[in-house]
Amino acid sequence: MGSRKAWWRAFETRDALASALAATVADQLRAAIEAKDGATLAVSGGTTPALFFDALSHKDLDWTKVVVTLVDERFVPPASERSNERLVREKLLRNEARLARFVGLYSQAATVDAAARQAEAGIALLGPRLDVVVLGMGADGHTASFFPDAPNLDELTDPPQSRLVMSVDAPSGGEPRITLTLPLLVGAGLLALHIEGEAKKDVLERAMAQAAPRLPIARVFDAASAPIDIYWAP
Ligand SMILES: O=C(O)[C@H](O)[C@@H](O)[C@H](O)[C@H](O)COP(=O)(O)O
Repeated sequence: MGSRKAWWRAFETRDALASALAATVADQLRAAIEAKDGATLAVSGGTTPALFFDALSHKDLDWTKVVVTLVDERFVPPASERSNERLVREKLLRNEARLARFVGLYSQAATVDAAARQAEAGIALLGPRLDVVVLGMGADGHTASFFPDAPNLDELTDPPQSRLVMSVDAPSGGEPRITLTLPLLVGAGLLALHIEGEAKKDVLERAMAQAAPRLPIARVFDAASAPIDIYWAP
């Protein structure tokens, strides 16, 4: 705990990053399938993952044994342009990866909290540990839906938190959200952080240099027991 170690993997282009990250993730999924006949992968939404999703969707592995889920989701139906489920269905669950099973976080519940509890029941069935988690990061240092202004940020990022999935209603997040909590994310067999551009690199370097983990992304590094793989391209 508290090692704040990382492997920086810097690439000249975003395409090169996408193919390297896809190769690593595919290898990890194959290893999990080999070891226990099934694999789980949690991916982030937003704009960054599209090239990576495309590269991964072409990987040759037994996708029928892979469950794909989300690190976090906006509380909007899958038809919305803002839906991470929509992004994953359109960009990742195609080509070879069309055979994967998808477990989403959104449901048409009356409240975002009820939807989070429903999502938690589905996530709990995936087992105590995810095989692969790929995080993104915003320029404000948020990751997953751990926004700096989330009223429940301390709960979401509490290392002994027993909840696997929680709702978040942060002013900077736009709509309310549903997110996996910190212990589930940092317990993954492979934890990668995918960021692009100089601005995010600066934010991350500053976050990692902080003595106290103020920015949400720094809390992830502090809680991770193994070094996090940072995939970066300009
Ligand atoms: O649904 C989401 O918004 C995310 O999962 C979120 O944590 C994302 O990874 C960052 O906001 C980075 O987003 P961009 O890739 O769009 O910069």
